[in-house]
Order: sequence, then structure tokens, then C-alpha cells
Amino acid sequence: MQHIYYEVGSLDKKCYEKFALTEDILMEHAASSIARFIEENFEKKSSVLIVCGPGNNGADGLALGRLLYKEYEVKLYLPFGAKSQMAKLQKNRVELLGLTLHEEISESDIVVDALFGSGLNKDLDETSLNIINTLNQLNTYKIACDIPSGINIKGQVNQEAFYADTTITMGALKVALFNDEAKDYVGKIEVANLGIQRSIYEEKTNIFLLEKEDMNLPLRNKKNSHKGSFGHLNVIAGCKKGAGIIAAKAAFGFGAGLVSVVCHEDIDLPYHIMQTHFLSDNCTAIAIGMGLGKYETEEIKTILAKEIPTIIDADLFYEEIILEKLKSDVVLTPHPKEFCALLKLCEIADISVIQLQKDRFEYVSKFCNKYPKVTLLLKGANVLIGKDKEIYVNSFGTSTLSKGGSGDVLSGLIASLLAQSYNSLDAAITANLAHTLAAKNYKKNNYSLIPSDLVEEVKKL
Ligand SMILES: NC(=O)C1=CN([C@@H]2O[C@H](COP(=O)(O)OP(=O)(O)OC[C@H]3O[C@@H](n4cnc5c(N)ncnc54)[C@H](OP(=O)(O)O)[C@@H]3O)[C@@H](O)[C@H]2O)[C@@H](O)CC1
Ligand SMILES: Nc1ncnc2c1ncn2[C@@H]1O[C@H](COP(=O)(O)OP(=O)(O)O)[C@@H](O)[C@H]1O
Ligand SMILES: [K+]
Repeated sequence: MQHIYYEVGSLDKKCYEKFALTEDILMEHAASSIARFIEENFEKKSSVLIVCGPGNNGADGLALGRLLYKEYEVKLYLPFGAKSQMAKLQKNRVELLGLTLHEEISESDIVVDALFGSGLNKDLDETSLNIINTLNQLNTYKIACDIPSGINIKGQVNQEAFYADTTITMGALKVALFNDEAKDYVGKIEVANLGIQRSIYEEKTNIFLLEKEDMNLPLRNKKNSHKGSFGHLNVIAGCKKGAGIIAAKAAFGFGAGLVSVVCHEDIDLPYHIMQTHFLSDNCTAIAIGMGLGKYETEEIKTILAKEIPTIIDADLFYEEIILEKLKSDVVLTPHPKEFCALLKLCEIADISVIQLQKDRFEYVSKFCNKYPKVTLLLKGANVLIGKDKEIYVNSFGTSTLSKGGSGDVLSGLIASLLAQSYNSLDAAITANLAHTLAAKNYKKNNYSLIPSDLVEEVKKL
């Protein structure tokens, strides 16, 4: 897991005060990291256009130009001149070197966007917007310095932003890079150390970026076992039975020893999945909500009142009967629209999906502060898993998953782990990593995935 921060100002301050580093040293390391990336990936003499803004983001760009000068064909473009003290200092240094400034944007092998970084504090004016649009149209490799220009510190893209192939971010990972709106712009993310190893200046945080190593698959280590050793999941199927069946199949493929679909009508199920009309006596986990539609309220109340590990999905986020359950340890897996309904139901906020997507981290925090026992998994391009004060970010997901039924697979995977005695948070983290990494491993065209393909990939992880 890597650390993510809302802001890195306090980390910079620590470098200055505790380790006697200076702004100049920090900036030199920031620029050197980008220079190293270019040297490792591009041939000498390639042309590098560096677009520098008026503040310290631009100053990073100017320092980069100095470092690459003579080895590469450096073209510095400063549309707003140099305003911050560091920008003026770096500009003076490049001028002393004899590097002349360019007056316009021109085709180059590499473009570095050092226009605005963490200091973007207002809407882009027409000139900046034109620059960003022009850069986006260039058919070159694009590197963003710190954060693609146009993305603000919350990760919102209110007009347009630079489309980076790689973002080299300064000091530490920031929340802004992981908001869904930023995902199309940031490209591959790398972190530049600020003069000492990151682990020395990084402080405690409550936001974490999940890595592949955080996935703890339900691999079987004991030889002396039987099907009952791996739990019995009950999936409640409502009017759209397919959703429950998809979840049940995913759960079975992910290791649950027994899986039953609870349904009043007789339904066609694969031979290895059982059907019951009521909860099984030896049930070790419940999955409810997916495709539920209208269901007998009293019956749902009875199911939710059971002290059995439970995952709630889909239709139930619109129903008041779940409110009581939120006081207990339960997993919730809403997509943005369902989460907006839930926020309203819980009297936390009455917002649109657009408003939610602008501030995903904030609303997850608000919900988890009110319901600290709940594990909340907010779906999206980057999934956020919140529990009490902590948020875990999974950025492995891709648009391959944008299909009806993908969420039902995820519910099934989580439910499977709950049935196999994982705690709620571990189940949500491992199942979500498995879900996204399976989709990543899928080799056919990215428009073609169906739920059973996803389950097949999960089996191969
Ligand atoms: N902290 C550190 O130790 C380190 C920091 N580092 C680097 O510093 C960067 C932060 O620098 P920063 O604070 O100077 O802000 P920055 O992003 O350059 O923007 C401010 C300038 O842009 C202007 N401006 C803003 N919005 C605008 C708009 N919409 N349209 C037009 N103009 C707009 C704004 O104008 P003003 O508000 O003054 O009118 C001001 O002139 C950070 O991202 C990283 O790259 C690294 O070197 C490592 C060490
Ligand atoms: N563009 C995307 N990038 C990453 N993950 C995605 C993307 N689109 C969808 N997903 C994931 O696919 C799943 C979709 O779930 P959901 O919308 O509930 O589908 P359904 O209810 O039809 O099964 C979620 O886990 C979501 O995070
Ligand atoms: K930038």
C-alpha cells in the first residue's frame, strides 16, 4: 500500500524544518526526476517542449530545461513570464546558460506541461485554455509536472486539462490524482523524491493506494478440509434473478464451499449451486439487494436482523429498512447513483451524481464518520473503500468493466470471502483487487467482457 495525501505542504515543511533542505534543493530534485525519466525513455537530441507557467510549477519546468540543455533540443515556452521568486531565479539561470525562450508552441518529440500545479486557484482563462487544447492536439509523448494542468487540488476538471501519458508528481501521491474525473488525464503516475527518501518525510495518513500485493486470495493451505470448512453463502434473488445467479456463480468460483440462491420461485441454476426457499441453517454469509426489486418487506427485515456477515447491494440503497443495519458491521457496494440515494436516506446530503463525482473522497468520509462500523465500497473508475477514518483507493479498474453484471460479480466475490470468514474490510479489499486485476488480465477486446469471462479470469489469478 502507498500513502496518499490531501495536500503535501506539511511534508515540504518537514523537509525544510527538520532536515534543513531548501526550496531550491526540493525543486532541483523535482526537475531531476523528470530529466531522469526523459533520459531513460528518449534518445538524446530528441526535442522537448517545456511549457512553463508563472509559479513554481513553471519553475520546475525551467530547471528541467537547464538540466536537459545540450543533451536534448530544449524549447522553453513561458506564456505568462515568471512571477514567483523561484520562477524568476530559474529563469535567470537558464538565461545565463544562453538558452533562448520560444514564443510559441511547436511540434516536438516530448511535451512537458509545467503550466500549473498545486497552485491552480481559479478557472482557466482563455489563453491557458487555448494552450492546453493546443498541447492536447499534439501527437507527442506528454509528461505532466506534478499534476496535469487544469486539474485542481480536489481532482476536479471543471473545463479542460492536459492529457498526460505520464504524470511525475512531486513529493508524494495526492488525492487529486485519484478522483474519477482525473483518471483520463493523469496517465501513468510516478512520484519524485524531494532530496531524501519518501519514507523519511511521509507522515501518517488515512488514505492508501492499494497494490497487487494487498490482495490476499483465499488459497487453501489445509489438507484436512471439507466443503463446510469454506462456508455457505446465501444469495437472495429477487425479481431480476440473473443478478443473484451471477453473484452466486462468482462466489462459488472464488472459493465458497457451498452457495445457495434463496428464491421463492423455482429457477434454473447450474448443478453446483443449490436453491432454497428460506435462509439455510448453516449460512455463514448473506448477499442481498442485487436485482431484488420489490420483495416482501418483513422478510427482508428478518434477513437483515440476522447477525450473519452481510453484503448489501443495488436496490436496497433506496429503502429505509436498511438504516438499522448501518449501525452494524456490514459491507455496502453502491455505484454513484445508489450512493446519492443512500446519502439522502441517511440525511447526510441531497446531491446529484455530478456533485458526488466532484467530491468522492469527501462524501465517503462523511458517510464513514457517521457509520464507522460499515465497510463502504463506492464503485467507479477508481473504487474507494471506506471504513471508519480510512479510505483505500483501487485504481486498477478499467472501462472493460463498464457492463451490466460486473457489479454483481463483485458482490459475489465479496460475499464469498465473507462466507469464508474474512472480515468485512479485508473481504472488500481482496475481492475488489481480484475483480479489477481479473478484468486487466482479460485479453480479448475491451468491449467484449461478460460476467462469466470475469469469473474465469478470477479463477486464474
Ligand atoms: N512546495 C514545494 O516545496 C515544491 C513545489 N514544487 C512545485 O511547485 C508547484 C506549486 O507552485 P505554486 O504554489 O507556485 O503554484 P503553481 O501551480 O505554479 O501556480 C501558481 C501560479 O499560477 C497562476 N495561476 C493559478 N491558476 C491560474 C489560472 N487558472 N489561470 C492563470 N493563472 C493561474 C497563479 O497566479 P496568481 O494566483 O498569482 O494570480 C500563480 O502565478 C507544485 O505543483 C510543484 O510543481 C516542486 O518544485 C517541489 C517543491
Ligand atoms: N470505467 C471503469 N473503470 C473502472 N471500473 C469500472 C468502470 N466502469 C465500471 N467499473 C466497475 O464495474 C462495476 C460495475 O458495477 P455496477 O454498476 O453496479 O454494475 P451492475 O449492477 O450492472 O452489475 C463496479 O465495480 C465498477 O467500479
Ligand atoms: K502541470
